[in-house]
Amino acid sequence: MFQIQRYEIEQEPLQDVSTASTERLSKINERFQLKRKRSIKSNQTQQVDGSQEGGSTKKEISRKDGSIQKVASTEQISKNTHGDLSLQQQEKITKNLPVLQAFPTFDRPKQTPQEIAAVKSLGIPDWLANPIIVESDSTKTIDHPSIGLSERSIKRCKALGIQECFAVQTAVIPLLLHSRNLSDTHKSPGDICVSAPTGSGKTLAYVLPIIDILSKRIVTRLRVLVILPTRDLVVQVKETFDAFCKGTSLKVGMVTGQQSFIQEQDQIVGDLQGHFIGGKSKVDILVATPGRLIEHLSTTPNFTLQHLRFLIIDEADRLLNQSYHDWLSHILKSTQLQQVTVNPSSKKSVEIKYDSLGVPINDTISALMMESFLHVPKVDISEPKTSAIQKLLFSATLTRNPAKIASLHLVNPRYISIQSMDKTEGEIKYVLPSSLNEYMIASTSSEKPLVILHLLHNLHISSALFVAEYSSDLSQEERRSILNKFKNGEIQLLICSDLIARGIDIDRVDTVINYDVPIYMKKYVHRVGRTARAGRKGDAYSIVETQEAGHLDKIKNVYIKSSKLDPLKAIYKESLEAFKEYIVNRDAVLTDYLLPNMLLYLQPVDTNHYVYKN
Ligand SMILES: Nc1ncnc2c1ncn2[C@@H]1O[C@H](COP(=O)(O)OP(=O)(O)OP(=O)(O)O)[C@@H](O)[C@H]1O
Repeated sequence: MFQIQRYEIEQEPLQDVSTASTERLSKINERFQLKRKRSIKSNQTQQVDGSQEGGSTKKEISRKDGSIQKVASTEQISKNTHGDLSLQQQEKITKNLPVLQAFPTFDRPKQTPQEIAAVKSLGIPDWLANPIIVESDSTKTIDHPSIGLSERSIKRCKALGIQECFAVQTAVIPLLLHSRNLSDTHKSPGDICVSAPTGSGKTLAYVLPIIDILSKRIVTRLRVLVILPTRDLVVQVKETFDAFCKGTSLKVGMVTGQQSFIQEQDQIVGDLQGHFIGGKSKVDILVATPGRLIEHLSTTPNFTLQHLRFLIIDEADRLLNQSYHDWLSHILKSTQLQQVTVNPSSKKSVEIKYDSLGVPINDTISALMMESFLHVPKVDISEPKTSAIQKLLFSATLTRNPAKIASLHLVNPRYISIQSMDKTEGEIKYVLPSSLNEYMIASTSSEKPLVILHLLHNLHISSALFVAEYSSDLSQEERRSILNKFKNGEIQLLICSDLIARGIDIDRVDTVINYDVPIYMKKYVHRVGRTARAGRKGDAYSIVETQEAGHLDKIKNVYIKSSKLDPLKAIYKESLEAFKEYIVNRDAVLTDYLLPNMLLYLQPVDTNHYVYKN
């Protein structure tokens, strides 16, 4: 299932590269490595849960996407001569390799029974320790009766080319559809945590059932809140809702800070002047980043979460690492119903109406109003007031940190894992898409740019994400335009940071290149998960300086003759000279911009390229 393929370049000194340039480059690289090591150290200090989480929250928030380069279709040199080696040749290569250690460990460290017991005593609940395992090949046709989607949704799916439900959808859609109707304002059917590989279809697993459940509503109220860590993801999920809501009267909004605050207020609430006891909403579904949502909760008149039925936390592990204004507890607090004092004489009776299936349709009134203002059957008010909300958590790499899980105040939770847990207790594996091929290229740091150049010439890449651990500042608008250009093929190579490497769904990405391998496996999973989505094929290349010896037995060696690199050395030399000039002229700290700029100079002269940066 998981295989890393070694893509090795014969070690040979680059004698024709100017010594001065090489020295300069080495120094920059040293600084970059030093910075990286410091970052590893600080991450390790901050890591508390043993979940291989990478990157401190502060660090990730402050980053924006990296530079972008457009590479016009370069003259494609014929595909390189990958080929299996004889056992003897492989052994020879293996022996000559240095002892390496840069690739992240795929498995979490094995725990002894004592360690497992100790972790359990810290509070990992049974439901989290024992997930409901669903095989990744458990697919069903979209109109299968056990899925239970409405005729309208089935038609819409088919119109959009969706014929069958992926495993995560097969598991989650019926759970949501069969356990919920909108009128039930007092009982949660139980919260659901879902862990499924990247690109496995988690978004539709909640979008489809929620649209079916909500389409019975009469009055527009904010009933669904989807929280995502970045603006780009908010836009993506909003677009998915819009596409599948077609044919219903449901309204979807988003708040991200992309528009002015007033514009957002107008779109989600409208009436800011009057005071409405049950709040006001122009949308049924709101997709939001946590920061902007908190701002609206604090300042937008009549904006309320009192009517909320579903709280969806997508990319949950990353969001739970963000502590911006204590967003989670703020949201949970806002969903609680506060008893209001109402003059009993003003109470009036309400006629409960039912739809054709016998489901009460008085869902338009919040539980607060039902209890306080109208003559409705008495309910158990001693129940926790947040229980009417069903929380749904989704991630490819769900946290097992007891403290973070506890902060969600989950009610009767279930944990669905799409083949992500080894049967052996305490040994958890992240699952990568089965259609993903992984390659590893051993290289010294000074030769990395040369390796990249070689890859660009030889891989016939039509769309590649080039992920490196640094960033550049781009405005949201620039980012959006770049992403769109990448989506429609105007840009073939996107150099980016980890910000984009999460959740973004671009179906045409056929290759991901890790310039540096991330320190933590979790990050690696999300990065390479930008390709091989929805069952399509994809390749991930990681350039490593060193490689753990213990990994070698799993790695398929691929050998490239050094003569394949020779034609590139002249360009490399030229590039280094040009780059040297660039460094001198800029007189800047360039570690963050090193790679994009190097690539700019590494392009053959006749190519069309753009570098987007400040
Ligand atoms: N049943 C299906 N049939 C065909 N395509 C599907 C189906 N479900 C989802 N897809 C497509 O698969 C792609 C990946 O889906 P999605 O973005 O939901 O993945 P994900 O599991 O959320 O990944 P990540 O963890 O990386 O965010 C999307 O382009 C989506 O339209």
